Amino acid sequence: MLIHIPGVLTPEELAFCRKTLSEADWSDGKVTAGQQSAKAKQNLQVPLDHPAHRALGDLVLRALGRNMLFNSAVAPLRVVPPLFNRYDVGMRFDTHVDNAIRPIPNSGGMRIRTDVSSTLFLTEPSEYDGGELMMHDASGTQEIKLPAGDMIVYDTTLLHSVAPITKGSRWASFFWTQSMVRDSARRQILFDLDQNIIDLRQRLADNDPAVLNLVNVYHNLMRQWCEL
Ligand SMILES: O=C(O)CCC(=O)C(=O)O
Ligand SMILES: [Fe+2]
Repeated sequence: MLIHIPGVLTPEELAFCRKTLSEADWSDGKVTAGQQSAKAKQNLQVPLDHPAHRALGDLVLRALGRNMLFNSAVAPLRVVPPLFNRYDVGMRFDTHVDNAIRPIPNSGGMRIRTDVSSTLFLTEPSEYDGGELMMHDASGTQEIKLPAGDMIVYDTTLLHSVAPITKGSRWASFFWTQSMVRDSARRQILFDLDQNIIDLRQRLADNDPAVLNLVNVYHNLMRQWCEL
């Protein structure tokens, strides 16, 4: 699963994020990395106790809540509070694994299983050179660089990296989600079915028997596959 979700943030939200981040403190990104990824990671992050972390994190969570494509593709159960990172010239994140289990800060010990990773781009591709998010699998490497306000979601099972920045600065929000549907193939089937039902509802009608039956199939599959 590798899905591009355009326009997650409105232009006003994006401008607010950028202004707040331009005034924020930044610290070494290694603080939230696992043992292997700490060695590969060279970037900056807004510290977890900085007011901007909470305010912007809530803004991103609200944007996710209203995003039909995110909800259809990811079937989220829990999202860790979004983090904010920045790569200046020379910074990078070499190929690494994201930890399978992550604590939710200030939650009294709650943890999530990381099924889906997301990067929400906050700077335009024209503002930096390098900085592609690279997905590595047996078929090769895929490079991703999206407009500001757009997001990529991908299975956390994938090895990935961020190419070194050679000009400018790349800002993003990134976070992990535990899905109600652990299995990536099942998530993809539900997503495909949901997207086609949305298409059919527009071409037929909500109470067309074929539409009703497919909506029923969708919910019956959810009953079979969702863990809450
Ligand atoms: O900056 C990104 O797009 C990805 C960050 C990342 O892979 C991580 O923090 O584990
Ligand atoms: Fe990562």
